[in-house]
Amino acid sequence: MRKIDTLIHARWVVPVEGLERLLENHAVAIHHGLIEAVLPADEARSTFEADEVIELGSHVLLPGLINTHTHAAMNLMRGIANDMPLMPWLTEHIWPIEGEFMSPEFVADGTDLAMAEMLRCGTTCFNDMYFFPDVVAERVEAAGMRASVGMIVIDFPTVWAANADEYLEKGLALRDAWRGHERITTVFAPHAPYTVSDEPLAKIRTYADEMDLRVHMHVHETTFEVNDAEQKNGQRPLARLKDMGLLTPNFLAVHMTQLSDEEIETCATHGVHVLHSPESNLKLASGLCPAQKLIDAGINVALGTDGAASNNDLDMIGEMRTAAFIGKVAADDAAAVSADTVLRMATLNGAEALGIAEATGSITPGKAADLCAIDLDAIETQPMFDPVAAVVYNASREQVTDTWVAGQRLLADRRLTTLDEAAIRARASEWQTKLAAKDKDSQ
Ligand SMILES: CSC[C@H]1O[C@@H](n2cnc3c(O)ncnc32)[C@H](O)[C@@H]1O
Ligand SMILES: [Zn+2]
Repeated sequence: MRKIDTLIHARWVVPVEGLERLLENHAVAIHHGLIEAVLPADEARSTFEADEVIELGSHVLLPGLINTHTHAAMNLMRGIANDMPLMPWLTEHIWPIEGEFMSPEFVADGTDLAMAEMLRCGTTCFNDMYFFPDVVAERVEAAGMRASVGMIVIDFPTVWAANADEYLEKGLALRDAWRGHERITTVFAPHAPYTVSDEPLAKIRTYADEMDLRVHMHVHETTFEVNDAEQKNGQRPLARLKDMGLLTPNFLAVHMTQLSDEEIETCATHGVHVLHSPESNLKLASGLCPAQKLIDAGINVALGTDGAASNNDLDMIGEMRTAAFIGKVAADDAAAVSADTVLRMATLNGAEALGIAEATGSITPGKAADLCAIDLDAIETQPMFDPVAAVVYNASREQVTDTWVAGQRLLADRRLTTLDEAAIRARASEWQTKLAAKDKDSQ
């Protein structure tokens, strides 16, 4: 008998990568945070002696979900400005609030709230773009989650940095501080083509090439963005980014709702990853990202929620369903963006986009034990013919019972083990009072 830390028995296991699409009555063996083996339940019992044995008799075990685009601390602005398009939403509501309230405390409390919500829907890893990324990294470290933290750059001064050089300097210091961390990586995060000028973008390109780092950016989010750029610069934003040499396999383009066939081809040729955020695109009426067309062109498409101020949740299970439904309409084809495709977008494709697929994204021996368990015994998922279809088309995040990151059980039978739910709720309520006094529309 081999001694291991944990043995999880599940009615179904969906590894996402490998030969088997669906395994029934299997177990996942975990030792030192890594997946040691995935094997039939009986064989597992006779092979391993585990310190902890968990029986999930009516659950499906999936790789942890990867939210590839969010602004975690914006959870504190959930619901503050609704029913308006991107630019008025940003310039008349969100940026004024950020201008007044942004602080390390805001980011710490907002990130904790976001991580609590994410763990409760099976998310194990997120790609963040927000102020005080040093605080984000510290909160992630304390909570035990996995994250890719953005070295943000934007042309205007904020409480985080006064100018582009300071944003870059602070970003690079963050990278140095967290380099080699098992769960935390850093990526460049220039906000958008309309807020970052050529000079800092050229520096980012040089650094990203030299250090082989990802570049995470909102691109072609709305028709306004594209038309405005054409009018002001005589060029569409993607063409400018291409000319600047930014379109490489390190480039992560979020939104991408306005794309010509030629632009899709360019992205495919240059190995660009697309981070699809369908619910934010719908709520702000930004447009539809042609997900199936991108996939057919060979582009890696991953999934993200965007921040809770434009979604208004961080529910990756709901996001999968929306991505599947909207993907079918966009392609005018019910077979487009299938349940299996969308689950891959929410797991392995996310890991590939973030450059961490060697460590996570599928239930594969040797990878970290980043997992989530969903109980399919509920009325809402009965009868149950296919666990993958059930998760995508009719399960809800309330059915997520357990979430593990690197073998640590961060959600145990719906109880958060590293985050204090009551304290998080109390802090959110305090911020609500402060923010409501500023934003008249929210009262
Ligand atoms: C520089 S920190 C990130 C910055 O992005 C803003 N933001 C949030 N959601 C969106 C979106 O969908 N498009 C563009 N910008 C967005 C956020 O408020 C921060 O200021
Ligand atoms: Zn965003």
